[in-house]
Amino acid sequence: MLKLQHVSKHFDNKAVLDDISVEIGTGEIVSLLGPSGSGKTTLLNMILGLTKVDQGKILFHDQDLSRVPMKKRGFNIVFQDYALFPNLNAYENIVYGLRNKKGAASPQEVHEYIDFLELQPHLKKRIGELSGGQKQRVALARTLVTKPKILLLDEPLSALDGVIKESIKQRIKSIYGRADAGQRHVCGRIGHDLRHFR
Ligand SMILES: Nc1ncnc2c1ncn2[C@@H]1O[C@H](COP(=O)(O)OP(=O)(O)OP(=O)(O)O)[C@@H](O)[C@H]1O
Repeated sequence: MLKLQHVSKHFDNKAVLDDISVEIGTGEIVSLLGPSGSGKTTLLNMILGLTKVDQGKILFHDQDLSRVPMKKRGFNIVFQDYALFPNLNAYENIVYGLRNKKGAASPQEVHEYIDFLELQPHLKKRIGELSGGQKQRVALARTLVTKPKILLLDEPLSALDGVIKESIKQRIKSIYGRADAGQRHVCGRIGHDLRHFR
């Protein structure tokens, strides 16, 4: 269970998020809706641990996360701008986060994700040689293989077209959208692509 209790955030003395409270249960898939600039990315970054909470609390299974650094939270995100490493090829990007990481995907599972995301033909390409949709799938693979306890998605499917978009949604739902999902959760921000998630 993830709980946000009266969470607020200011940038330059301007309130971006004001007194947000929400509870997200195990296996629940939640979409954040709001106009551009309303603080959706900021909220995801606060859950991830990248951005500090000014007021209020974020709790995961009743543990206050305020003193838990990002690396120890066990959550992961697909960033809106992918944040891939341009000096590494697609495969190196995908497995980058696996070094010394307990509970992450096995080599066989990594290859299942690569196949499912149709990335096999692109593994040796540098990031600059990939299309927008290919980059987005690499970013998804890189995050999914770490098997995060909470999967945060910041407009993760916006560069993808119909068939693959649908199959990725179904796959994410099958991993994360169940009460027995091994205490995994997903929080997505909606953009154009998660509105049919539920
Ligand atoms: N590090 C920062 N420093 C100052 N202001 C920031 C910072 N990060 C975000 N903001 C501001 O906070 C507000 C919310 O930004 P955020 O990116 O969370 O919105 P969003 O809802 O995700 O927007 P979009 O849908 O356009 O991606 C914006 O006005 C933005 O300029």
